[in-house]
Amino acid sequence: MSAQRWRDPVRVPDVACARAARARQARLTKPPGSLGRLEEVVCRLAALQASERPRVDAVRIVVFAADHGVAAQGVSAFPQAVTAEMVRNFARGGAAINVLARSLGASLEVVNLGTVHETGRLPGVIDRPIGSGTADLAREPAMAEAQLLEALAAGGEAAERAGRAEVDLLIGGDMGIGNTTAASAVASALLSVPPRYLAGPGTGLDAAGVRRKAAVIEHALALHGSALAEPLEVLRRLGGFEIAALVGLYLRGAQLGIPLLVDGFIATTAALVAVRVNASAREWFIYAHRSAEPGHRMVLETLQAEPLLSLGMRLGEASGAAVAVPLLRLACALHEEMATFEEAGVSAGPEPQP
Ligand SMILES: O=C(O)c1ccc[n+]([C@@H]2O[C@H](COP(=O)([O-])O)[C@@H](O)[C@H]2O)c1
Ligand SMILES: Cc1cc2nc[nH]c2cc1C
Repeated sequence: MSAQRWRDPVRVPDVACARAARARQARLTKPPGSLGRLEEVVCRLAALQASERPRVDAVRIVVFAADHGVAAQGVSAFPQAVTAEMVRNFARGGAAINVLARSLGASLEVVNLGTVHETGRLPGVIDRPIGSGTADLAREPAMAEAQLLEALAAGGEAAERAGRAEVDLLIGGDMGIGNTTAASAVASALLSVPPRYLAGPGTGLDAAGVRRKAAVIEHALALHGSALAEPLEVLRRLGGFEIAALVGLYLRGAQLGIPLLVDGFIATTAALVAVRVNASAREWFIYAHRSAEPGHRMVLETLQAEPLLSLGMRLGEASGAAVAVPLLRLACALHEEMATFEEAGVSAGPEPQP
């Protein structure tokens, strides 16, 4: 498999800008550290944007949609037709991510990588067909090698479009009935953790449904066995087109030096694959939220990631990341606009302790 380009070095964040941003934070009229994670995240953005005064004005959201053969195993609370129906909903502007993108003034791209049910040509949807959904990962590899490379490339192309648009922040999202099964299988293989610790309700399975889903993944892991030794092979056998596209988006985004805000369980599993393929990519990820999907906790822990928000969201579509954008904007506004001790004539430095 010719995957070398994904291992090419990523851009090196600018530590001097992070240092300058930290020094500015220390001069702002507040006790040092009192803005907590907001200080930390703005200093990271400073390094990633190579600017002492980072901003989150131009935001690009890309939602990758695709179907999953494993849906045939009854692993979702919803029918497979919903993937194509939601692509139509995205095109009409009625999905959660449409509302969030409009509210944020963010540009939204929807990339359809292949659904079982036809959508026809839809305005505002980029058709990048790789197949009519993946094969059933519980019976055979989800993707052929060529399909994996195409899906990675589709994500890379989206990062390149974002780079040309000079966005300040790039967000990837997913839509695909059955994709929590695929993501749980990928995470299970990469973490060497039994599926019962990672599989969750997804769109709303009950406890018996979650047990069946874990058993399907268990069966898949046994079937693919020792072939699951390498991260891109894990992705090919157990992943999905949209998960692979997210991996491509993240790796190309990191190579181009675009700050990446990571969404929920599926997106974070893609980030984990990206880090296993190219370790330095991790520097480009900011984690937006902790999904209610139970497997997310373990994937975040493995990445030593502490997300900004925990709102019990489990929608996908990049929605959790979109909700975190105002927080990043506020962090940048505080950094930019607060007066320094010197400017405001406020006494700096702690009182000597008795
Ligand atoms: O992002 C998450 O954390 C998340 C958690 C649960 C479900 N989802 C979304 O729900 C769909 C997959 O759920 P399921 O039950 O069909 O595997 C897919 O479209 C995901 O975007 C997303
Ligand atoms: C309605 C619906 C919307 C979604 N958006 C992302 N995943 C989804 C799953 C369902 C079922």
